[in-house]
Amino acid sequence: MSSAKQRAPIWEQTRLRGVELLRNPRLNRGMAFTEEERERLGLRGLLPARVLDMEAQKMRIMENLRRCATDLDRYVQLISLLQRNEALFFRVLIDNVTELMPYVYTPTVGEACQRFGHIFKTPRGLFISYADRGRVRQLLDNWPEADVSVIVATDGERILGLGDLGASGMGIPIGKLLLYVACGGIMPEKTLPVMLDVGTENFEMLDDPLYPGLLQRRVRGEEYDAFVEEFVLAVKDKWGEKCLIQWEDFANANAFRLLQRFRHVQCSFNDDIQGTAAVALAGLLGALRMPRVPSQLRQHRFLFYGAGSAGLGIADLIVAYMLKHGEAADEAEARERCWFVDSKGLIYRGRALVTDEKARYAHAVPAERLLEHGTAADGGHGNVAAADGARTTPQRRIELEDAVRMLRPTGLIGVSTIPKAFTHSILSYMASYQERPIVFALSNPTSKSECTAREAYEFTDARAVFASGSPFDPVVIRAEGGAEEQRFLPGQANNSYCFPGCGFGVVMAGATCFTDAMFLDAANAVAGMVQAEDLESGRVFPPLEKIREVSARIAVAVANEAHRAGYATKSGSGPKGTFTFEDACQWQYDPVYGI
Ligand SMILES: NC(=O)C1=CN([C@@H]2O[C@H](COP(=O)(O)OP(=O)(O)OC[C@H]3O[C@@H](n4cnc5c(N)ncnc54)[C@H](OP(=O)(O)O)[C@@H]3O)[C@@H](O)[C@H]2O)C=CC1
Ligand SMILES: CC(=O)C(=O)O
Ligand SMILES: [Mg+2]
Repeated sequence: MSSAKQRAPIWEQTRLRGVELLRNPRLNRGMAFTEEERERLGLRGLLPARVLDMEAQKMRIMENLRRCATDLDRYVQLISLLQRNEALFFRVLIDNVTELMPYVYTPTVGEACQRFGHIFKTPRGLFISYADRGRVRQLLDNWPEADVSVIVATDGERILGLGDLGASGMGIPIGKLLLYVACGGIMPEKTLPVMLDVGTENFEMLDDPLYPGLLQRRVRGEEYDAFVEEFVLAVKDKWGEKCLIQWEDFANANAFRLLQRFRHVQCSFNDDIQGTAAVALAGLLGALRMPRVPSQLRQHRFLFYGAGSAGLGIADLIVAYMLKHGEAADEAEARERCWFVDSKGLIYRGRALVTDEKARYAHAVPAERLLEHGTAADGGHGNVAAADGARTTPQRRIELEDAVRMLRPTGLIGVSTIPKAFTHSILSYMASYQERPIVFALSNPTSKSECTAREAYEFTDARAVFASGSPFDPVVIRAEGGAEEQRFLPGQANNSYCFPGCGFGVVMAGATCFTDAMFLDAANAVAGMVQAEDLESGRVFPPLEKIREVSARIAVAVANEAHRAGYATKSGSGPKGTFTFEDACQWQYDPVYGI
């Protein structure tokens, strides 16, 4: 996070003058144009006489935002600021990140996506629809920026926990890339949001006269894969293999396959699988430093509620960490620490309807325990494989609460999209055998959270180590029999802590591949920034105010891993070309701006 990257003064950047300049969001400075600039750029008379510096304009923006009646109104105001004065937008966002992130990101961005066709006039980014197949490369040429470094692409099928929103899901790539700039320090013009519009199964959207996407049901199968491949190859051809593609909010059935298929074709990663894993592991590493929490992962048993992209990604990184740090003899032993409940109940060895991805975490459960806890999923008349795989017994369905009672996990990780699933009964039971139960309710947006921060603390007698995907306000609570009230600052376990720094790191190194090892390093970098005072306040993450420093540290770690593994095409200023903190030169709002 050394000296800030900056652009040349406006008059060197453009030949635009007068009204045209004021209408260009990248160059417009509104009332901050100085007397000299107004003279030189033909702006006299087009602006009120007073010159207002950025601080004054920032104050005006914040005043207006705070006066808005709803969060969606705040979102709309912020996006319209972005569309008229980019430098001021990012300055406002960077300087007020804790207050404003919930509007440009989760939870409000979820609502913005649901209302996308109704609120957007000229959305940022490229809409590449299935109707454009065969000419995707030409569409990329329509994008006005010559040099793109980071693309966030979605097909809108699993937008947060809100399901299939089709082309309206474009709010997510837009929001993620705003964080790449504000939190990571990537230059705005190097970012590109992409909607791969292949239709939607959301009939409400299809019936909405303002729905902006293709009016058809989703393309699937080989046609779908060929379309995504055409996109990847077009990106490679136009911007090279180092142009990072972040896959975002794809349905589980596509997410793992696309990641594997393209990760060695183009520098790319899946944020929901890998970015989420890094942030959750960072939070767990923070939790291990809390008083009265067993300090090694191998002393824990994690029960995941939800076995999709996020859950399996987190478990895989826990396993990778344990193996790297000698906490398990082999993968099987490490995987035993992670158990899963999906929409069909607990995943155990021999259970039906378990995909290959999930099967890696299907552990043996003695048949008598299944009989004790489960209900016959088929009314008791089934004839499927037994838990020990040897005999045939009726298939048992084990619900979350029974799984908790059976396994007595030390940590419960919610990635299910099912609100209120972490009930009083479940959490108070965990607090009965575990001094400090770890409770991560990671589903987004807030309406989908498995429990609120207050519930987590209240139901565990203020002993939970809590984090959530969407932000919660501080909670003030008195433990039973406690003399004083305690104030907890719940941490936000959201991949937004990681992806901006991760992306910045691969761009800094010019990496040609994004490896799993880089996510381990990213997790360590975040965990390394957690201070004793954060832990004392109940937060297992550094405060959001430090996000740019967190991102810079992640970036250095990721770039150095790229260097070590031979994927870096650039060198840093450290010994043997390694990267240092000074190399992490982040973009700032334009320092030329203002007086
Ligand atoms: N905090 C963060 O940074 C992140 C949070 N998330 C959030 O996590 C949630 C899940 O995301 P993701 O993993 O990508 O989604 P997926 O669709 O890949 O997975 C969802 C999982 O939840 C399970 N599930 C659905 N309904 C139930 C139910 N009634 N009972 C038990 N399990 C159920 C599904 O079961 P089945 O497999 O049987 O269908 C599936 O395993 C979303 O809300 C998302 O916003 C995601 C990424 C990052
Ligand atoms: C945060 C995020 O990526 C999600 O909820 O999908
Ligand atoms: Mg996501």
